[in-house]
Amino acid sequence: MAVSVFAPASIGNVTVGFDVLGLAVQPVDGSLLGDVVSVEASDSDRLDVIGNFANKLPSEPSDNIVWHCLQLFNQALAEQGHAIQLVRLTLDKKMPVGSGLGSSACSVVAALEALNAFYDKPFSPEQMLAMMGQMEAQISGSLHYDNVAPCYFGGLQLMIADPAIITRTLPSFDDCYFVMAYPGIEVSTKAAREVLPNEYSKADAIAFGQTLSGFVDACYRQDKQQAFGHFKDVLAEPYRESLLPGFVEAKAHLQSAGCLAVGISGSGPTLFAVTDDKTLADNAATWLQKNYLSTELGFVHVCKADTQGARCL
Ligand SMILES: Nc1ncnc2c1ncn2[C@@H]1O[C@H](COP(=O)(O)OP(=O)(O)O)[C@@H](O)[C@H]1O
Ligand SMILES: N[C@@H](CCOP(=O)(O)O)C(=O)O
Repeated sequence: MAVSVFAPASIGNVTVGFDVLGLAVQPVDGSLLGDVVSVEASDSDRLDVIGNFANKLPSEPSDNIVWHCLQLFNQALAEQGHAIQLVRLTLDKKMPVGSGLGSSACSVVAALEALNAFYDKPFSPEQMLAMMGQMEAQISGSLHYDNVAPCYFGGLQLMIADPAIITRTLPSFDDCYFVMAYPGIEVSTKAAREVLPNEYSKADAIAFGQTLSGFVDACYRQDKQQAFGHFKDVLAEPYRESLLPGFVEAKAHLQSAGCLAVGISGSGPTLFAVTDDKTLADNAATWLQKNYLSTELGFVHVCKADTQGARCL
């Protein structure tokens, strides 16, 4: 019998936590913003790719990260002495690539979780997350869990330096709307990491620590004023803005319209705006649709935090 797993889009960094903070999101209209991977028994290992963004992926299935997930999973099974079955994987690629929505994380998480479900869960969530991180690192050139962790566990995730824990769930702002606008152009995560400096000033280090700790404290006290009143990224946004046509203007407009916060989702080009007012969220979505999208592939979704993470369909 086939097992299908959906893995949701996520906002990497959430502005104040470069590489250490991530939030899973789901559209309020109930549409599935994320990838789906199905696994079924077969007489040979194979990968089929379908979906709106299938043609944006490498044409060779063996270059698809989902294929690498299968190799890694089989290797882990073998190390634990499990019998390996031949499988047909189907990736429904609903997510644009190089979008800042954690597209590769969606494929990685959906693939590994579908395989784990197919085999009746031989691996613990901690073992699964470590494999997911390894796959994400392979594709983006560096180990960061801020997409795979929220995509897998759901909600707002804070990465912890302890490798035995990796991530902790923070209380999220569940009455907030996150308006996600993907303009329809590609920005590779690898390239957007290469524009960042290798070293930062003492002032930036202090500002980063203070902003992130203030945000975490505000999450526990559910204090939106504090969380979003000092919502500033000194590590990535200043260096990445120039990669995102219209971002600076859109941010200024949305802030003056009353949004609590505006930032780059992951490494962009998706922009996210935060508000707890549904009318303002809808107005922001309409404005972004008209003013931030630059190709017919672009889209805007009004989302809320997705607290479920990866799930069997
Ligand atoms: N299943 C997959 N999903 C997304 N990207 C994939 C997949 N398989 C291979 N890739 C490649 O991995 C790279 C992902 O780029 P990246 O900028 O990290 O995307 P994103 O930021 O959207 O996760 C692209 O070069 C893409 O062709
Ligand atoms: N912390 C990473 C997040 C990348 O997210 P993506 O959705 O753009 O892959 C970074 O900022 O580089």
